[in-house]
Amino acid sequence: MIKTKKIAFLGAGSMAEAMISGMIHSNIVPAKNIVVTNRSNKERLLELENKYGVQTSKRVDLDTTDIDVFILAMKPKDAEQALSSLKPNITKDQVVLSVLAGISTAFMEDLLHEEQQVVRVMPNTSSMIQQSATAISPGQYTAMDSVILTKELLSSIGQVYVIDEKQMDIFTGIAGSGPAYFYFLMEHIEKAAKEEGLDPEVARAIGAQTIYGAARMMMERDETPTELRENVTSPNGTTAAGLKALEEHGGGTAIMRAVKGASDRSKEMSEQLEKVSNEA
Ligand SMILES: NC(=O)C1=CN([C@@H]2O[C@H](COP(=O)(O)OP(=O)(O)OC[C@H]3O[C@@H](n4cnc5c(N)ncnc54)[C@H](OP(=O)(O)O)[C@@H]3O)[C@@H](O)[C@H]2O)C=CC1
Ligand SMILES: O=C(O)[C@@H]1CCC=N1
Repeated sequence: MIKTKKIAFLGAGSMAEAMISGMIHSNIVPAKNIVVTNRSNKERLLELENKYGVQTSKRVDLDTTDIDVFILAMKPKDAEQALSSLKPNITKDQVVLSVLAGISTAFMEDLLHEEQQVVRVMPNTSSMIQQSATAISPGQYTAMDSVILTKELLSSIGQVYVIDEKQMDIFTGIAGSGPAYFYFLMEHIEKAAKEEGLDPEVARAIGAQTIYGAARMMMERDETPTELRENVTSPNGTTAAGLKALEEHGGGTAIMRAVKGASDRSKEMSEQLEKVSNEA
């Protein structure tokens, strides 16, 4: 079903590119069925065209009539203008997905047609290699067929979870922003390795394999993270020393605060946008 659908990206930045890459490499969505748009950056469109074989156009030149799924991928501050200018060019039956942090389905519905089909989506940049953890929350008028279509489309970039929209903030804190925490962790592993004279490339390979191995253990084994951690930790051994240093430097609290901080910011962004649109 998905092979025949036409997909339009409104936004050609890093998140759009990660999704396009995943979709195309999955062979689920043919490149010729994807059109990518932005407002003005022609070089960027050319770059995506050359790299992925997709079609591109300036947003104002997009022919919206035969598009099945729109994917909004601009910054949240540009959402209101993007939705308002999309409304006259679409019908309520076309499906509008948004990957924008903090933009609720209600906000989209307000700016589009009555009973517009919308889906709020939170992917992450691991879409690039089809390893995203992606959440979707359909709007109140979105037909089951469209939810199924959305799931099928986004399964091309990784795992898809249908969640209650109330959980979108915490999902964003864990999975949308999450890759950055692991990159930050890696930056510090590399720093420590360098101080001990280890080649940064070797450190990167070792660090990445270790994170990957631990992730797979959590996916494939039944033990809890606590049990898995305890299995690594010998009494008075090296891991105990490492974990003690982590705790002494607030490692656990820092991780919780990071997830909570991103989640709170997602909520705050929604509230700010709601306030602005209520005042308008
Ligand atoms: N980066 C990430 O890891 C994740 C990002 N997101 C969400 O993805 C969205 C995009 O993020 P990111 O890719 O990093 O942002 P970028 O700034 O890299 O890209 C934004 C793009 O939107 C285009 N744009 C702006 N307004 C419009 C419009 N009205 N119509 C068409 N295109 C438009 C810009 O080009 P031009 O100025 O030429 O129009 C640009 O190509 C954000 O809302 C973010 O919350 C969600 C999950 C993860
Ligand atoms: O930083 C952001 O706001 C976006 C949303 C999730 C990841 N990046």
